[in-house]
Amino acid sequence: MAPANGSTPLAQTPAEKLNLIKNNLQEVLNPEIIDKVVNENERPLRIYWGTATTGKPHCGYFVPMLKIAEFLAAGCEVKILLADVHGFLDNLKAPIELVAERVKYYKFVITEALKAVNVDISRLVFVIGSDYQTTGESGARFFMDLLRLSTSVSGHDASKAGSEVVKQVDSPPLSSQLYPLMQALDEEYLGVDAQFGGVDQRKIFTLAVETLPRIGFEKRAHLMNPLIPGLQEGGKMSSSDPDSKIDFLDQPDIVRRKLKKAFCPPKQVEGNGVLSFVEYVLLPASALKNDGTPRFQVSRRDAETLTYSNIADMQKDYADDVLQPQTLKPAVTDALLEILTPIRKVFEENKAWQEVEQKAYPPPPAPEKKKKVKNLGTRFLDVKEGEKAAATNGSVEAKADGHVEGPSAQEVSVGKTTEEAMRRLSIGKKS
Ligand SMILES: N[C@@H](Cc1ccc(O)cc1)C(=O)O
Repeated sequence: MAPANGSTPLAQTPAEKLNLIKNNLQEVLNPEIIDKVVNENERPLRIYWGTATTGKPHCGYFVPMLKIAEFLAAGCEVKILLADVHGFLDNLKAPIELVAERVKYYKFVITEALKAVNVDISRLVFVIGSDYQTTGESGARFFMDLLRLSTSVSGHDASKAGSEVVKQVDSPPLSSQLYPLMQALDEEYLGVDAQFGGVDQRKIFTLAVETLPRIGFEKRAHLMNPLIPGLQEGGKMSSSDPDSKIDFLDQPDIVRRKLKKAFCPPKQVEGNGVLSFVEYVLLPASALKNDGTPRFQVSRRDAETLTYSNIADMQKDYADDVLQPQTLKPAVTDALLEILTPIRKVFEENKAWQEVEQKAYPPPPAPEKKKKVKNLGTRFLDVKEGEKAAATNGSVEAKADGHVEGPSAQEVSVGKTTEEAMRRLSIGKKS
């Protein structure tokens, strides 16, 4: 296969390009849209991948990034949407006051992570959602289109579409229904042929396919990568469980510790997050380095080094206990650290990025000393209940809700219930 680093001359045949575009995906909806553009060979295929700028991106993001590398190598035009508005539409996962800093953080970290896996980013375009969704003439058109779309989609269908992406709460804010509609409209406004995302986006993707034509827009193709298991037993890599994911900026000793603790039972290939990480990240990343040939090596103390060029051989050896967790884990750790070390180095040398990190993810304040609550009498019982909720929401609820990040200073002090969210939204509007 051609080197997938985007620097290859684009002399591939349409068949080769299509192969690369569809490689390692779980599902493609309306592939004929992609086939037509690539086979006609008159212009590049246009694809975008969107990410809501909420919690800190972690190493699970390498999965879409390596696919993006392949799209670029296949000559596609790729846009990365930093979906800032979506970041707060989803239950204020990104508080409105912090979202601009988070966009900057995402741009820094995604750029460096792509460079660390040898992706040529010169043909990659970053777009910030609010730049066209809420600003200027385009923002006015977007708003009208959103209203038009809202007349042709039921609230029920919009909620269902978002159910695997948007945080599910008892009394969901209206924003959770706007979220999928705006994601559908993004396809039109970004002028793409296809949207790429994880399979968790599937219901939003099918909503877009069904509803855009209702307001006179073309339906798009959709490319979906699988979600890889996290490092802990069961479940996907999630930002809410700090041990299930590795931050791009984790120190080497933390990376080592997390991998040591990772769920990786001998002979079990299914649901094995460590093996999946090799399949979807380390093998494709090695291919970008070695002229398109994937290679993963596992050194063993008392036997010769194992060298793999595909996941099937590795899975077989693992199932047969030839490749064992105690030799696999250190090999994965080394390969991952090789990728992460340059990212960390850039961070450590880049003052602007460090400042953005502090502003985007302010550390939680030191725990406050308990204040005596004045007894206001039973008449004020409700008020006191409210206070209690506000005091605990930042830490307790943030964990229980499967939320993406640890509480920021703001989140801790203002709380995160939906009611609270509503109140803050209306404050946001006035200012
Ligand atoms: N839904 C995506 C984010 C996204 C937002 C808007 C889009 O147009 C595309 C993607 C996520 O879960 O992160």
